[in-house]
Amino acid sequence: MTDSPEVVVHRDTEVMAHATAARLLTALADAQAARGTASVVLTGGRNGNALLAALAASPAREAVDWSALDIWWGDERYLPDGDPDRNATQAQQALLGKVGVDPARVHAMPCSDGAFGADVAAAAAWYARELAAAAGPGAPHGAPAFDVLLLGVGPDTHVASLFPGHPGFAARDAAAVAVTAAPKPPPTRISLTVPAIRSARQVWLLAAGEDKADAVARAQAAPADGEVPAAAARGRERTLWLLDRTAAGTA
Ligand SMILES: O=C(O)[C@H](O)[C@@H](O)[C@H](O)[C@H](O)COP(=O)(O)O
Repeated sequence: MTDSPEVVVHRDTEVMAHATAARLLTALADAQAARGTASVVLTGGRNGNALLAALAASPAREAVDWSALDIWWGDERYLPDGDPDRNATQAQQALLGKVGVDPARVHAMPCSDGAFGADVAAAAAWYARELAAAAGPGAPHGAPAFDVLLLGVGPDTHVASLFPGHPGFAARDAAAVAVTAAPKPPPTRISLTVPAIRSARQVWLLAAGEDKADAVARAQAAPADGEVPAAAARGRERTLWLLDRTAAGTA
């Protein structure tokens, strides 16, 4: 576990999206060169989607063997399959439908009209089992050592669907948890837990805009085990904050 998160500040959100895309392509290509395969955890939200669009537009996108990449999500809005507000739908449109992914390696979180219906707890438990199967026996908390785990950051310091003071943030027993009555709509969600996030080799936190400056400052000042979700998001090898000037408070 790294103790000192690193911070990179970009001039604006467009530069941030393209620079992060270049950084991610390199990290995944390096992982594939070392291990033959790679894994990434995607995030929803404005910055997550801007990154996916920048990946799709990058002339270097084929540096990654998309068929040898496992794709997971940090959280999902528990909505019907294909709903435009699902993070998986947005990722499909922005990137996954444009590159040669292996559908068997695209690990979308369940939808509300799928096998589990309204039972979001059962849906989250299924995702936790998928993660544990990928992690293999003996992995702490049943979570894989993801190569790169991406997180947006909310103005309240939430990451994935882990909100401050909300029960999901305290969940430690499994890699995924059901979230109900979330303060950000829609209220029903599935999220990776803090231990699952911390099982990643690298955690990259993306934040842009003036409305994030306070959250970024609070998260960077809080202890890693505090009641501030973004501060608890640490990678085993690297924790990287990717900001624009306004979120960094340097504009
Ligand atoms: O469901 C969601 O929207 C995300 O999973 C959430 O965690 C998001 O990443 C942050 O709220 C930041 O979102 P923005 O980048 O849009 O501010």
